[in-house]
Amino acid sequence: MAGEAALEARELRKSYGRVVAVESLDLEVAAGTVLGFLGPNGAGKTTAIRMLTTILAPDSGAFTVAGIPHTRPADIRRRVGVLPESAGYPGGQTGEEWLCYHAELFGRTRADARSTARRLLADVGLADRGHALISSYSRGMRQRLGIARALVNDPDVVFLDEPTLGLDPSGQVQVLDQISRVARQRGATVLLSTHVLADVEQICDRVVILNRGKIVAQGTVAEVVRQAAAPRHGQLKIPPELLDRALAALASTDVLAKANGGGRRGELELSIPSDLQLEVAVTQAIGALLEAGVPVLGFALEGGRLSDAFLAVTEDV
Ligand SMILES: Nc1ncnc2c1ncn2[C@@H]1O[C@H](COP(=O)(O)OP(=O)(O)OP(=O)(O)O)[C@@H](O)[C@H]1O
Repeated sequence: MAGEAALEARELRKSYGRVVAVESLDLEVAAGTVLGFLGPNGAGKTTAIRMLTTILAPDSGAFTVAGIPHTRPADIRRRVGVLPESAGYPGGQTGEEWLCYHAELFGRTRADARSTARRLLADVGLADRGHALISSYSRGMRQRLGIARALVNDPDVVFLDEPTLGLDPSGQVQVLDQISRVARQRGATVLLSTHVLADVEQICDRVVILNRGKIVAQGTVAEVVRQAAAPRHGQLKIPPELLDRALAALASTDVLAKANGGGRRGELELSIPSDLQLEVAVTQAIGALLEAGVPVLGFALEGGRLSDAFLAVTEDV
């Protein structure tokens, strides 16, 4: 099914009284994608997820999940898995009992539910804790159990709202690993809402950034970074004794250069004007130096991270 849209939304809108939480959401997510769903607090991510999982009815607009129109919410619910923002877990049940219960809710027989629960517990690294009470689980184990629960119905689309929130670094790695595996092994589409941009850079194929209920950037991580936060500063290292020659050569380009620390270490700082393409700027600067017989001993661009792009497209005007 790869290539087909697993999620499609057109002009989706939801207000709470006077607060417009989601203004006009248009989405098209190909099957098998791990989509990072980003935005500052209050951007509308949870509201959008609640609509797409049929918990909240949109005020207007339309969407499909796994090809099913939003007018058939019961059918959509059978095809999605959800890890909500603040999932509650019954401490008095074991992990296996809880997963069995949910599998049975989806119509599995007792025996089938039990084997599904055991398989999922193994998938999320909890095989040896299935018979322990959930109250004895760490936060990371609960999140992994929550992901297992989101998979009991073998969903086409999995919605994860802040799955790594409050986890220590090793818990984060395990959960991210699990999410990647869900997509790669099951071919499921994953919508991952998170504030942890490093997580997104690590596992997402594409990102959508929401701000005040509207999409302000979308594409692959590289595309979003290029559009919103192409690097504009860089550092060059040259032999210190060739400093004057280097500055004269760079003065003939559109790139602005100045020596750091009086130039004693041969370090130059470059600024690239915003109307100059990055590739053109780099080619001009390095070309001019080489032509002037100045060897380039080091070169690095600053910025160009998803966090820069995020800040650029979500900062308040
Ligand atoms: N039940 C509600 N009643 C009234 N306003 C709400 C309700 N739920 C959300 N809102 C408002 O709608 C807007 C979007 O909230 P939402 O929770 O969807 O954002 P979010 O991007 O998920 O935020 P966060 O990252 O903080 O979880 C915010 O202004 C929020 O205050």
